[in-house]
Amino acid sequence: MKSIKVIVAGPRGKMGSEALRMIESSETLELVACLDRKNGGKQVKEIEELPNMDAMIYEDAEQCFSEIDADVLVDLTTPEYGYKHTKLALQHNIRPVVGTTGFKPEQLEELRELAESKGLGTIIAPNFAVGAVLMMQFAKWAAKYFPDVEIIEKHHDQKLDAPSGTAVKTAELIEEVRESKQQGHPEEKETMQGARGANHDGIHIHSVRLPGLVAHQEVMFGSPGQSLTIKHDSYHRGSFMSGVEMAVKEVMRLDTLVYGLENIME
Ligand SMILES: NC(=O)c1ccc[n+]([C@@H]2O[C@H](COP(=O)([O-])OP(=O)(O)OC[C@H]3O[C@@H](n4cnc5c(N)ncnc54)[C@H](O)[C@@H]3O)[C@@H](O)[C@H]2O)c1
Ligand SMILES: O=C(O)C1=N[C@H](C(=O)O)CCC1
Repeated sequence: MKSIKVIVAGPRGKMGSEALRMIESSETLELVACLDRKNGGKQVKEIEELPNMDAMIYEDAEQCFSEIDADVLVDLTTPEYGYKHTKLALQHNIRPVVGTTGFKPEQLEELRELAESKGLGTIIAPNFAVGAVLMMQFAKWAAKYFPDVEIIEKHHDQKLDAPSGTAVKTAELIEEVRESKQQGHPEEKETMQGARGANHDGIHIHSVRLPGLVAHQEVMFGSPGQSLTIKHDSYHRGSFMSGVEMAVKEVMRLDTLVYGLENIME
């Protein structure tokens, strides 16, 4: 029975359109509305590239969340609007499941406090692909034994944020088990700005953007005489959808914010 009522923000996007198809075939999730930048007042089924579904499209988030009886907001938009939608959804007692990446640490903290004060489940997951979550967990484990590590993330060239949410989350997980360390030669100098990538607690993160890519990451560890590379590839956005469905179901059981799908995986 379709028992969880869902609003999707960003329905015409690469992830949002995939999420609509997932909801259409789900036995539990029901699409009750969409939040888009255009097509306000139309039904989803009137939009050529979208599935044949009966759900109203809204352009105004406040109006959408006030008029629609929904359990969960799935946000797959941009860092700026993803944050605004998540905050507004919580204020309207709608539980957010957020795939949108690029939130600042202070925004995450503010949303955590709001979710807690409302007692509402919230899931913010930089990567919904189960393989990517395992890759991050394996990297955290490996970092205990290999403190020298660099992250290379590769995405399609339409991506707005760099480094990726997955790379940031990977570095944060590694930071939990690795003593703070600046890597490379203490006197190393970039003769071209950015050559060593971004730096999170001494972990260098390199972002590649190319057409044809979807979402890929390698975590490279090195120690004298050996290296270890942990790698994950998403070749299709369908790879994220079982994670989105799992998150929508699990967020109904939570009363606080969790950051990362690993928190709801057994
Ligand atoms: N967590 C994950 O597993 C995962 C996987 C892929 C992408 N992402 C993230 O999801 C987000 C979307 O990615 P994408 O590849 O689908 O991007 P996209 O550009 O294809 O889609 C974004 C959509 O959001 C819409 N949008 C922008 N502002 C809006 C607003 N104010 N109201 C409603 N809709 C609005 C755009 O019109 C667009 O259709 C990005 O932040 C990306 O990093 C996360
Ligand atoms: O396509 C994107 O954009 C993706 N973003 C996420 C990130 O920033 O880590 C996850 C994978 C795809």
